[in-house]
Amino acid sequence: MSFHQEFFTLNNGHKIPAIAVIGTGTRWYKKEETDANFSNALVKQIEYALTLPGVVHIDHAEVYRTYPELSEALKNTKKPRDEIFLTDKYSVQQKITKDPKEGLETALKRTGLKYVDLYLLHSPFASPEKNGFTIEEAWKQLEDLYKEGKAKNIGVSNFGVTDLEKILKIATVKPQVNQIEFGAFLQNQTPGIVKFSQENDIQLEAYSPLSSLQKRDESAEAKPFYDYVQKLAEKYGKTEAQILLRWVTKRNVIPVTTSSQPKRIQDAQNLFSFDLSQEEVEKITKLGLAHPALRLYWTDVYGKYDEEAQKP
Ligand SMILES: NC(=O)C1=CN([C@@H]2O[C@H](COP(=O)(O)OP(=O)(O)OC[C@H]3O[C@@H](n4cnc5c(N)ncnc54)[C@H](OP(=O)(O)O)[C@@H]3O)[C@@H](O)[C@H]2O)C=CC1
Repeated sequence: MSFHQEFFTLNNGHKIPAIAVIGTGTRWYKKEETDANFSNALVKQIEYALTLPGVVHIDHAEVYRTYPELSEALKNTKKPRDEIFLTDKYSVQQKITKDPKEGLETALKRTGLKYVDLYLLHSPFASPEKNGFTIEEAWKQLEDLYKEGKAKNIGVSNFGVTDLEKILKIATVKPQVNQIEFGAFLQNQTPGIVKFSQENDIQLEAYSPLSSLQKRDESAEAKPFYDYVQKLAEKYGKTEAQILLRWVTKRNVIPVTTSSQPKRIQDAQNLFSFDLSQEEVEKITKLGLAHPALRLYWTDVYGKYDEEAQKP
């Protein structure tokens, strides 16, 4: 079978695979790391992803407590380092390591890698009282890690417009990426964030791109959306998940997905074997926007934006 992969170009000229096929958060997330909760299933799933053709994009974070599994899979793979794109995130919200520098040093030590491909501040919620640093100081540490070559690209996650403005004011290296929750039923995590990030050449990544399938809405109001996705799935001989992930990429956003099923990981890596027309993309956007916001993460801080989240 012929294999075709797509990449986006970041604002520093570097290429990034246009989909991350295995995130180690959500279904694999652990509250604490112990020998007893080591997940062989996760190791197998990462190892499987690493047998797929092309550059395999893995999404990791220190707060997921999955370094043991990630390290084991990286140790066992035959995939060359330059065909692995690894993202890691510093947990601002919950202190695990002292600061981003210590966070990344720990990540490199635990994985045995010399660099990560992308290092993100997991959230904007830093304060001197809680963290011992401001979000601007945290960003300066990421810039140092970038200049040292320990992170090939740097960025943020769950940042709203005002958070990004703070960083842009002091940055000598602009964030390359903002990873936010984004899907047909949540098209703006915070007001105006998609437009702002795209206008400022900050690549968006979408986590929970399949929330509409994870929490399928059986109501009559939602039927036109699901019927249309199903119709496109039949037209292209693809799964509904592939249609929705491809839609995300057509919005110039990188979907970050995961699965416990090898076939679904393979389907995600093979996403670029078909294309959606502009008209189809716009119709999914429109039908998705007609649905009330479906927000899975950071609801305590961002739930107040639910109404604005479903504005184009
Ligand atoms: N920066 C942040 O704050 C956050 C980052 N993330 C990152 O994003 C990654 C992905 O997030 P996640 O919400 O899991 O992404 P998705 O929306 O892609 O959901 C993946 C889940 O959907 C299920 N699924 C796949 N296809 C279907 C289908 N056709 N019908 C029903 N269910 C389906 C899978 O289940 P199955 O296993 O059965 O295939 C899997 O558990 C995380 O692992 C993490 O790395 C996530 C949350 C927050």
